[in-house]
Amino acid sequence: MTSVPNITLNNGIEIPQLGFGVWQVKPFETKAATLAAFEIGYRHIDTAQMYRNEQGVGEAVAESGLDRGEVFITSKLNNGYHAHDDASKAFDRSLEKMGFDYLDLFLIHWPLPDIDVDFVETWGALEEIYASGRAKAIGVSNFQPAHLRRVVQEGTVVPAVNQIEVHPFLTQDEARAANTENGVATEAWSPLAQGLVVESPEIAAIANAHGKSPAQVALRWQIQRGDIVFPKSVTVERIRENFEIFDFELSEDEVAAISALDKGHRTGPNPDEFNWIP
Ligand SMILES: NC(=O)C1=CN([C@@H]2O[C@H](COP(=O)(O)OP(=O)(O)OC[C@H]3O[C@@H](n4cnc5c(N)ncnc54)[C@H](OP(=O)(O)O)[C@@H]3O)[C@@H](O)[C@H]2O)C=CC1
Ligand SMILES: O=C1CO[C@H](CO)[C@@H](O)[C@@H]1O
Repeated sequence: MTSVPNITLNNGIEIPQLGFGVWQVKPFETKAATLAAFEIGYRHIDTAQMYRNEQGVGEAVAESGLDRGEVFITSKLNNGYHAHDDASKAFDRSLEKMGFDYLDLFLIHWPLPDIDVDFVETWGALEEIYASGRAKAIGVSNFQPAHLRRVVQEGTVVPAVNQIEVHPFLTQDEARAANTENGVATEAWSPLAQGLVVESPEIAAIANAHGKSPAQVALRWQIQRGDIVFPKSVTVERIRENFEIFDFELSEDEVAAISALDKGHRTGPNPDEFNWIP
């Protein structure tokens, strides 16, 4: 079976570099999709309170026959629960929904820079969750370099990861460099640019040269750049295809050619402007 490399986070915890993302997987489909991913060999699942499908992830873990320690599960604090006590209670509801006594990784989903609760207060709540052992690691998502610097300077625990949008059309050089400078691992969300990568003739040409698909080449590019990825699919063949990326290697020139496709194209919101509360 394919073996997925682990990345060691800044607190020593290991995370599989390839996982399975479940945004837009409908709650009633989540258990089956996650079980299919486990069957193929994925051991890392990325969910969020906002996705409303944590329960399905928990049910899949329970039914998979895998030990809790064999899987790495991430969830994220929903917008609207940034106040200290709200964050702590929301975290416990996640554990309850999933039937777990701990999460491997818990993130602040969005910094929400213009709402009246400062994300440094929210970070304090996550630090307490971490200290209690209920999360093995804590981190942030969609933090711009300025947001990250504040948490690093004003907090006690350095975030283990910053989960940001990264794909060949949005290479995020500045944000990735800020993560690295602070010892924070980059997790790349929407690694397939929500499917857009398959339409790129440049990626298709590289894929043809390797006998692989454009999606596999985009994911391989991210793996070779050292980022953590979790493509989403509800199609079993694609879930399998996205897992088969460890039997080929891109040359330095190919990595550079894919990086050159950057056009600053976001498929999701800009964190500087996103203050949405569901
Ligand atoms: N922190 C954050 O704010 C965010 C985090 N995320 C995380 O990142 C994960 C992945 O990002 P997501 O936005 O879902 O998008 P992806 O970049 O993973 O793309 C998913 C889309 O690509 C299609 N697809 C998947 N595999 C293939 C393939 N091999 N060939 C062709 N098409 C394919 C899927 O279709 P189909 O399902 O029909 O097969 C789906 O439409 C999310 O699930 C979530 O966990 C995402 C957005 C924001
Ligand atoms: O994870 C997510 C999925 O996409 C949503 C809409 O763009 C985001 O708000 C959210 O961060």
